[in-house]
Amino acid sequence: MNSPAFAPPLVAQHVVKRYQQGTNSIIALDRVCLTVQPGEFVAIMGASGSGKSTLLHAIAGLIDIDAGSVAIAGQDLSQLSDTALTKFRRQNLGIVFQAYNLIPSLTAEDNIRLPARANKQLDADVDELLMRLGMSDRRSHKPGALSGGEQQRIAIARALVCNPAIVLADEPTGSLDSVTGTEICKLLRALVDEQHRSIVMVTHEPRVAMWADRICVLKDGENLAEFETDGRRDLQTVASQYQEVLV
Ligand SMILES: Nc1ncnc2c1ncn2[C@@H]1O[C@H](COP(=O)(O)OP(=O)(O)OP(=O)(O)O)[C@@H](O)[C@H]1O
Repeated sequence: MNSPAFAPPLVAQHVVKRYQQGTNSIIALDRVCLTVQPGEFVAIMGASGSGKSTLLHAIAGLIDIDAGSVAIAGQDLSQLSDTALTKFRRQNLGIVFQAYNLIPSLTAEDNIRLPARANKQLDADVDELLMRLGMSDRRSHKPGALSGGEQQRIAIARALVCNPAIVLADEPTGSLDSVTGTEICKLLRALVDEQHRSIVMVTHEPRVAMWADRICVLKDGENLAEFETDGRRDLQTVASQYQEVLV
């Protein structure tokens, strides 16, 4: 095992997750593996029910897994108590949801500051983040006074404020029109290219996945295939590669 200082941001090995529904046991993840290197942008794709969100929740330590392991920056999540896991998650994982999940009564700036305050990172550079995400002039607005794209920018800033080892994004453009969705994709891409961030993003749309470096396809809870995008952001190429692995 690598020492934590040099460990990849994410190593998920042979992850199994079962859900019990009455007498039925559903295998949502069946020995799924995923490693993400520093500065890598990985998209997880697959049909509805293939296990994408379950995998993201397992990586985030939001659900218990039945077998396998998830290590973030070298830390095996199963070794942490609930309290330690909550703290570790706050310090090492940034999570972006489709529905933004901002607190309506707080300004954009205070929403961003919230995880930093919980971590006692009082020196967090919120001004820089607001500027980087083009939101400086919206800092005093509450979420209800922001567009969907602006709310998602604030949610991304909130995910970055504690300088996490990895950012997890669950359908981050799912509530946005395609133009705004592309702006968010370009922003995520820039965070990887310019700041060497590591991102895992769940999406079912090739036009979103094409912004990643690598696409990992799940089918029925298993790793089906993986392919690299060639950096040209060519939708037709990515869409046809995705279709090819599905048939
Ligand atoms: N809390 C739960 N209880 C029971 N079964 C669940 C639960 N969550 C997910 N599942 C099942 O696990 C499987 C994987 O679900 P998951 O939500 O991870 O798929 P997905 O690929 O993210 O789907 P979608 O694209 O529709 O969001 C599905 O069969 C789903 O019905």
